[in-house]
Amino acid sequence: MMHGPCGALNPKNVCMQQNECKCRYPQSFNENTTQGKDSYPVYRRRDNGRQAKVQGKMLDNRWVVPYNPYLLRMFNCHINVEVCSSIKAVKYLYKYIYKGHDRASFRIDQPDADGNIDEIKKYVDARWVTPPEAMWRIFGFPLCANDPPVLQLPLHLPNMHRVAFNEQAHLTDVVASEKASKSMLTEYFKANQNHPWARNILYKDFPGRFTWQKGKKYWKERVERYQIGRIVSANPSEGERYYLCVLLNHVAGKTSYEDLLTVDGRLCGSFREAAERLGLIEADNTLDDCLTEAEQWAMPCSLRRLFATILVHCEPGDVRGLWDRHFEPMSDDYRRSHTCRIEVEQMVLLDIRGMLQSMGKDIADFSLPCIDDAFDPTEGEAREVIEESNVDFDINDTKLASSLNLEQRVAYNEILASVERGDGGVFFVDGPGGTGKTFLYRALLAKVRSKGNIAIATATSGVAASIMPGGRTAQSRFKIPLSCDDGASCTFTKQSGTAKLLRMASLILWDEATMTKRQAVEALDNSMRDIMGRRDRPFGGKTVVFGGDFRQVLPVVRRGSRDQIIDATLRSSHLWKGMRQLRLVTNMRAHNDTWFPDYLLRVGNGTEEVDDQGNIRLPEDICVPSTGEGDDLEKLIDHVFPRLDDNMSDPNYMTSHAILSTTNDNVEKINIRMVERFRGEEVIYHSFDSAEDDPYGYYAPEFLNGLAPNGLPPHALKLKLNCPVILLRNIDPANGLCNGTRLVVRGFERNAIDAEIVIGQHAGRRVFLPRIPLCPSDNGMFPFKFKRKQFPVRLSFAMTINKAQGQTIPIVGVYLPNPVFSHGQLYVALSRATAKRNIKILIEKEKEKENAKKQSGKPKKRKRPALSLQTSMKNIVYKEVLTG
Ligand SMILES: Nc1ncnc2c1ncn2[C@@H]1O[C@H](COP(=O)(O)OP(=O)(O)OP(=O)(O)O)[C@@H](O)[C@H]1O
Repeated sequence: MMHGPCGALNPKNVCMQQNECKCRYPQSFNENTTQGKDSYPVYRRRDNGRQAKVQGKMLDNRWVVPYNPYLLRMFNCHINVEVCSSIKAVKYLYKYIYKGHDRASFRIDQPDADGNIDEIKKYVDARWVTPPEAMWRIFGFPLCANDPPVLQLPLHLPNMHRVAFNEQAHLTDVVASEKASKSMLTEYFKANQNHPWARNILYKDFPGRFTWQKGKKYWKERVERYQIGRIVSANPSEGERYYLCVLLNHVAGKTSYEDLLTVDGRLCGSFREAAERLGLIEADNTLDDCLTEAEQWAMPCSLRRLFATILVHCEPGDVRGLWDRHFEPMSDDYRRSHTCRIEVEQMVLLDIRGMLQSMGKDIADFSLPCIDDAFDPTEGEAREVIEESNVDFDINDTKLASSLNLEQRVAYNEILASVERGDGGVFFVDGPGGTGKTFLYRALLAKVRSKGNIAIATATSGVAASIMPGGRTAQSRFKIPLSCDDGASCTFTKQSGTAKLLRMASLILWDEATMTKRQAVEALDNSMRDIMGRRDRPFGGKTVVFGGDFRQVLPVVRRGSRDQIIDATLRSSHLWKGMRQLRLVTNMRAHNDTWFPDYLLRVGNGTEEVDDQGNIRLPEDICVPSTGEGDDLEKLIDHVFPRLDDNMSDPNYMTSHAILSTTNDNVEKINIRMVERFRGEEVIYHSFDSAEDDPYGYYAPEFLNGLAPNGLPPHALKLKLNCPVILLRNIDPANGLCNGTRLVVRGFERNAIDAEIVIGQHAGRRVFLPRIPLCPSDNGMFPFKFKRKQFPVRLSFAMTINKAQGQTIPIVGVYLPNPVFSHGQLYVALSRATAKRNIKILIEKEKEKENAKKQSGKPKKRKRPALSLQTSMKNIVYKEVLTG
């Protein structure tokens, strides 16, 4: 990073203007860095006699361009850096981003003697730099300043690599020479032949374990340092070369091109075919195949549901074709009882219409045969009403009323009295985790429904909704707009089925209302006043029961300040004052252990004593000792999943044990370790990723594959039979498939996953899941529209604390390598367990190595790290939301 040379050393340099360097080189020597007036800092440039030869001239420290070795190593290209410390510099930085196209100094090369300009060289020399964060994601770990630069790995079809030769050499000799036949890629294959241990290393990761011997052209086992490799990128328009790239990015251990082309013992005719057979690229007929595969196992009713799911979520191009090809298996059951084809077709269509309606879609929007009203048994009754009237109530739930505790009974009686009077009432059941709110709701729902009346059960999250009989997410049931501002209304019309259902309802329940933004509740209030024609009464005079616990996680306000989060809570709503508070205080979850519930409450209320660092102390007997090393986590896993081997096929075991952590990264780390421990053959489903608004393919597939946004499944989804997964989208909420539903994998097809719902009222139901296109919920996350086609599930041995809200997890582990970062997180994590003895927490000790480094400036010889018990942890509580 040396400027020039310019000035007297090279008066023709591009920076020269009126005999002066416009960049002011050479700069002057300085002993210290100082802040220049309205400029970047004047950096320290020591006059230490050090010089370097640049373009034949000796340059010293005055010519050094401010640089950052870390960035240079990472991008392997020229990058200027400046310290932005003055206001002007910061302003300039902002202006820079917005001012549009940047300018560059350039020189037009003279053509050579034959008039040629080397365009290829120019193209190769000028390449765009991907933003650092994206590069970081590609590499997955930071580079160090003294790491060697990224090694570009050639990508070529057989016998199509570049060969360098001397101008005087005879071409026939060149071609015949053994050396010319070798490239990094061919020798990678050979290294795999010679070193079986290396066969799990991908081509791109090879430089991490081998060094390329340029002269003799072979890969030699690496003895020191680490190097990053990057396969030269290929665009889908390049055909076979692109598919070769896809294969090399996903398949390790191949010993030749032929081996790479062999899938399941069969030699494929092209790299495309091999990639397709391995499920690495999307085939043209995946949706057809998905249905055909499911047809082997699924009942006709499940097939119809899968068909409806595909229509709603998978953007099929040829709906009518799909219908025609799969009508027979979808209608098997009806064909057995009815002989008239038209009648059978109508029955299937009506069934699918119902499913589509409950997923919020109209069958008329799809090119399917028309429905003849003569066959419609519902006589035009709204689907929502039929569905809700058909919700079965569990007879056992009617008995719950007799075992309510005192506080629950008071709440139960007051709410039922309001339902019976029919004159409305708005309640808030306020109870810390485990005080039996859900228990109370079940009793209420059973009571109202057993009398033939409609009770609508909703919750903010899908998981909490799936625990209640007939539960739906509030968002889908009330058609609340996704982004809801002050004064908003729900999106249903006065004449809609939803409006009719709400008018008919005797009781409306909304659990976890503390997790929703107040605007959503206000939108429901607005719409209810409207459809009931009673603007003066809250919720149009209906009995509405909200429930929740403000000690738990509050609504998510992206990048919101504390005040903004508080303002978004229900407590800040104008409706809050009119809500009758019903308090539950006795912890029924941990009723065998009285110390623990009291401790939990102190944590939740923020009244537990803190030390001088502001941390609270966790009970020693629930903390797992830590060494700061990787096997700490293994110990936590052993505590939480004892005798895993004997219980792998038991869904109860799978749902009653889980590890919680704060971030998706931590959760992913645990899930990967768990699936490795799990017995059975691993199946990997790769996603098909695209940047929707990128027609020129600027974003390389391997870059897109490396992205891991929140709420999206990973690119490589590793699963084993019987392992637990969690659904990431509301696929079919009315039938228990909502964001957060827990399932166990029961079978694999190439284009469908056979799974069983294991929690909530639909437990035991088998479902077929297709791959669906998914986009990150936060639109502003990337500067392009990212789309990932993948099965909408993630492993759920571990999950984030937020996802676990509302669930009882009998045996729970909490992994806290970093402190909690939002209100209520620690409280939610601790309060999932049924008793103190059923919870284990691992707070990781700071790594010994890093501490040593910090103290002495260089790493010390590694000693065996000592075990220690970490028991203090940050606890974030916004007290104003508990008392305000
Ligand atoms: N009156 C009761 N008699 C017996 N068991 C009860 C009673 N009330 C609640 N329980 C049990 O206590 C546990 C916790 O109850 P529940 O899940 O309803 O609490 P919650 O307040 O909804 O908790 P969270 O807010 O964490 O979701 C459950 O196992 C439930 O069956």
